[in-house]
Amino acid sequence: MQVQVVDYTAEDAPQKFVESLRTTGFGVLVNHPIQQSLVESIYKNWHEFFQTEEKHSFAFDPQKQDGYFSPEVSENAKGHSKKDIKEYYHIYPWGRIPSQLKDEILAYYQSTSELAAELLDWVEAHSPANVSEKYSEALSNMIKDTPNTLLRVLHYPPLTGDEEPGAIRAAAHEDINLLTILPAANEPGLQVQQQNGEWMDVPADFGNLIINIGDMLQEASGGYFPSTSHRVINPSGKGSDKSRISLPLFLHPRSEVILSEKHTQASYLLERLRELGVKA
Ligand SMILES: O=C(O)CCC(=O)C(=O)O
Ligand SMILES: [Fe+2]
Repeated sequence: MQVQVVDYTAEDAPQKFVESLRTTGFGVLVNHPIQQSLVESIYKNWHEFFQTEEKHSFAFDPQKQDGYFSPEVSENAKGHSKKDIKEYYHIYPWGRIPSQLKDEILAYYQSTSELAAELLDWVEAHSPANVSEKYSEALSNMIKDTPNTLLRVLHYPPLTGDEEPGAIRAAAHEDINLLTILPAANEPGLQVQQQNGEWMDVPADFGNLIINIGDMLQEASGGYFPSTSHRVINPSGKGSDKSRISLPLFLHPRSEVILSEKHTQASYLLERLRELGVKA
């Protein structure tokens, strides 16, 4: 099955959306409540920020994981030796945020987190009984008052031709969290891996909202909801001269939330960050 583009206002939206998530790991919403003008303004303002030297004064804190990650420190996808061609900034409401950008990005964080809770209710309502009985609490409750949800502002710089051979903007990976909410970026490149191993473009018309499953929902659902591999490929032709900005919100439960018999949110995250090489 292909990733479905679902009208958020349609009566059967929850069912269609969850079916797409279950079969492909991804679902796409149109007519959703996230303001496109807000997204566009964030893309513009953060693109400008990434052009300044100011970013270096927000260098990431290895313990707290907030702040600016330069291309030199940015993660290797699990199992990959080449660094992705990207820099990014980690926003937490309790973390450091450049003051001129703070109100806008926190408004986005807040409104998207609210939509996320509704989407988790959709997932729960359309989980079969033998799956939902595994959830230690309601999925939307797992993220209530969580300090762990992470908003990442990503900048993939224009290509220079000096990139390490084989390096791409974001190597194939799975997300660690419950669900990821991602407005379509200003440039193409996002692909998802299908069950047959082939890569397919995610429908990313400007204005679409892309949602994908992360490892924590896969863990909590006993594998019913698949965390599928995705990547961002390099542009060719004219697109090579352009920056690409994207804005994934990674929904994380509170630290003590039980995901499975083996893991809480905290134990699971620690295991994955060590694998990524961004935590000792
Ligand atoms: O930039 C994108 O479109 C996707 C980024 C992504 O998959 C990630 O940061 O986990
Ligand atoms: Fe991702």
